[in-house]
Amino acid sequence: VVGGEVAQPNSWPWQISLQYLSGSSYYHTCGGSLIRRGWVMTAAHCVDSQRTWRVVLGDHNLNSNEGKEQIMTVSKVYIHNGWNSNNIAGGNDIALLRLSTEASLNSAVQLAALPPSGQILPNNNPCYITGWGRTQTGGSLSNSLKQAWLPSVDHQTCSSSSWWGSSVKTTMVCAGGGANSGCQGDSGGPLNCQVNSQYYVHGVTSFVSSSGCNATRKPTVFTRVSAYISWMNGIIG
Ligand SMILES: CC(C)C[C@H](NC(=O)C(F)(F)F)C(=O)N[C@@H](C)C(=O)Nc1ccc(C(F)(F)F)cc1
Repeated sequence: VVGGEVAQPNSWPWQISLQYLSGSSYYHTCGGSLIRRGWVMTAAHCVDSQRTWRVVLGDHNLNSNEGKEQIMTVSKVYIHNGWNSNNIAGGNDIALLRLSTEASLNSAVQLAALPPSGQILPNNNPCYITGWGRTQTGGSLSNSLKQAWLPSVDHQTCSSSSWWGSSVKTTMVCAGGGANSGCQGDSGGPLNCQVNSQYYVHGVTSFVSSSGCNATRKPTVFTRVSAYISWMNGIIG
């Protein structure tokens, strides 16, 4: 997350850290959202390589044990059939992870609220992006979870020629476009949007400009969760 601030610990209790095993250590690579006690929603581009994954729930500082973490292994990865790793602009950048054990819900670990199928946010809806991703273009990951104010940008604006043009599809949500943005390492994490005084996860962090995370008129682009509710229900049951 570029800009914004360190979040109050566990104030986004559905946010997870997706980590992969390398040698004898695990490394943060992406975010995600806990949507059922045994299921995590993340981005397809995070998991389209063969690795040993684990999910950390209830985390704040990645490098210290604060006692609220729950560490889960992943028993199965479900990547959307329409995902093409050679074409991020094609969309469908969404995946579900089946956890090997069910999470215990408490003040630090809660389920995300998902929007109704098909719901489209108005322009400039209040939203926050959260994640442990780079804090500057080309910078390093954040040790602590960050949040940044990132109001939605409607499709008409986001797909206009001086913005993202045709790289943005209606199955995506845009947010930001100014000094604040997502950045590498935030992938798969939530765009948390306030609707009727409750936060819903409307986006799965997908891409930013290759010329810089917070490039002007290149908002962070998210998979639109409300376009994939029936796909998720079909898998989860
Ligand atoms: C691994 C990538 C597929 C996704 C990666 N995602 C992110 O960094 C994050 F965290 F914002 F989600 C990204 O945007 N990386 C930048 C460096 C990038 O490649 N951006 C990008 C590339 C191509 C296009 C397109 F589709 F327009 F060709 C758009 C953005």
